[in-house]
Amino acid sequence: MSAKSNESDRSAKLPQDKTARRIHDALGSRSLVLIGLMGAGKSAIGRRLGKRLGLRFVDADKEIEAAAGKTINEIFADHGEAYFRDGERRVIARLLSEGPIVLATGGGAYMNAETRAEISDKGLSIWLKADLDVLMERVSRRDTRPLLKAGDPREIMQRLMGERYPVYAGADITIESRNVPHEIIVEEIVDAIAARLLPHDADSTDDAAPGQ
Ligand SMILES: Nc1ncnc2c1ncn2[C@@H]1O[C@H](COP(=O)(O)OP(=O)(O)OP(=O)(O)O)[C@@H](O)[C@H]1O
Ligand SMILES: O=C(O)C1=C[C@@H](O)[C@@H](O)[C@H](O)C1
Ligand SMILES: [Mg+2]
Repeated sequence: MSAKSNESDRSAKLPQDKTARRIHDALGSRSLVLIGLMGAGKSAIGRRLGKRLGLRFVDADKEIEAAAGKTINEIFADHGEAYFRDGERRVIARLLSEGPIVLATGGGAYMNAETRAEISDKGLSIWLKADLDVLMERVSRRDTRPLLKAGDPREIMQRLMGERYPVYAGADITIESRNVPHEIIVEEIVDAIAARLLPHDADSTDDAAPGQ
C-alpha cells in the first residue's frame, strides 16, 4: 500500500464550512464518540460525521478485529466474550488518546464503567437511539453479531434495550436514529454539538445569506 493511499484512509480533510471549523477548534483533542445498540447506525453515521467535520473516523470493532487478526465472530467463538470485552476496553482507551477522532464504539462498550469514564474525560458521547423495529430491520442484513445468535434475535435485542438504554441515557447528546437520509441525522448531530460547544453568538450561523 502506498503512503499516499494510507494517508487518505487515515487522515481527514480540513472542514469546509464555518460551523465545522468552529466545532473542530472547540473540540481540541476531544473525540466524538458514538454509542448505541447494534444497527443504530454508529458506523454508517460516524463515517459521514467524520467527513462533515474534517475528523478521522475510526470504528472500534474494526480496530479490535485488526488487533486480533480475527473477526468479532471468531474472537467470541475462540476466546469468549470476556476476552473480547477486555480487548475492546483497551482499544478504545488507546483510540481516545489519539483524538480528535469520530469513534464508533461497539454496542457493549459504553456498558463498561472504565470506558464510560474515559469517554467522559476525553470525548463527547452521542447516543444514536433507535426503536426495536428499526434495529431489527437493520441487523437482519448481516450475520456479524455474535450476541444475536444466542437465541431469538428480537428477544435478545429487546433485553439489551432494557439493560442498556438506561445507561446510554447518560450520554451527552441523544439523537433519534430513524430511517431518514443519513445526512439528516448527521446535521442533527452537528447542530446538537454546536449547541453544546459553541458560544451562542451571531457568528455561529453558518454561511449566513447576506441581507436582502
Ligand atoms: N439513518 C439511516 N437510515 C437508513 N439506514 C440506516 C441509517 N443509519 C444506518 N443505517 C443502516 O443500518 C445498517 C446498520 O448500521 P451500522 O452498521 O452503521 O450500525 P452500527 O450501529 O454500526 O451497528 P454495530 O454495532 O452492529 O456495528 C447499515 O446498513 C446502515 O447503512
Ligand atoms: O452490542 C454488543 O455487545 C456488540 C456489538 C457489536 O458492535 C460488537 O462490538 C460485538 O458484536 C458486541
Ligand atoms: Mg458498527
